[in-house]
Amino acid sequence: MRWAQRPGSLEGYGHAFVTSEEQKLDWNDILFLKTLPPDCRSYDLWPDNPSHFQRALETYTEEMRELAVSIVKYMVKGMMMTADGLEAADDGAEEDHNKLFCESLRRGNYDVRINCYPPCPQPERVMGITPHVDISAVTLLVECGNTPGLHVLKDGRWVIVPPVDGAILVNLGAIMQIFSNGIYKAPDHRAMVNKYKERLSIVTFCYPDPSLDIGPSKQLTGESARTPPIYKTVTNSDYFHHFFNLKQAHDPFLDSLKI
Ligand SMILES: O=C(O)CCC(=O)C(=O)O
Ligand SMILES: [Fe+2]
Repeated sequence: MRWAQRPGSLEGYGHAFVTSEEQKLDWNDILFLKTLPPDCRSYDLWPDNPSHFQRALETYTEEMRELAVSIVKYMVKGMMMTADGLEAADDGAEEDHNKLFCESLRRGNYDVRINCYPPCPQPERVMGITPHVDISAVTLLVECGNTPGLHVLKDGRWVIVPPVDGAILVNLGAIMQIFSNGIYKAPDHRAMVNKYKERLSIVTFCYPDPSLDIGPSKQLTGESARTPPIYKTVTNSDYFHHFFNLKQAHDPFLDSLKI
């Protein structure tokens, strides 16, 4: 197929994280495309049928970017309010790392993953997506239709997240957990499949610009703040290198970035 993933790349139509012929695959067909900044697009992998798909996806991610930036701005405010009790440095002594973070999200990388979970005759024997933590800063998820499938791990139990018509679900990724020095949590989540109904979700992963190092906010943890950083600061490429060298996108990843 023209839009199929090519060897060594996650982009295009196919399956996520196929590493061996023996592995059990998730019950999920995906179309994964890099959408922002525009120069990272591989248009040869973007379907041109229907004819307005490409234009629609461009507009869609631009609007998702606006949303992500405004949500993160409020989250950063909330984080500083929570941190006040923790004696954050908001006296200008530290560079305005929070502002840098939000600006960098505006110039950041946005990937769209369209998940199609076909009906499965034995849904209890498969996973739509195996449990994982997103490695983005935030993830914006749109569910098409009212078939439930998303589960979030809460207090050690899987909780169904019921679809809400017209809603955009905001999920936090590991970068937000690291940047907030653990104030915000990136939840484990998974997708289950249905015996009779197909399910479709459109997921936008939002990342800061790769020039920004990934680490806790300096306003929370810098010299004039009293809260020590609990995560290391690493370059963007080390962050991804680290992730792709793990077996699974799960808790050990965040733990391994702890100081
Ligand atoms: O389809 C869903 O509800 C979850 C999708 C998801 O977690 C992902 O694509 O990372
Ligand atoms: Fe996810």
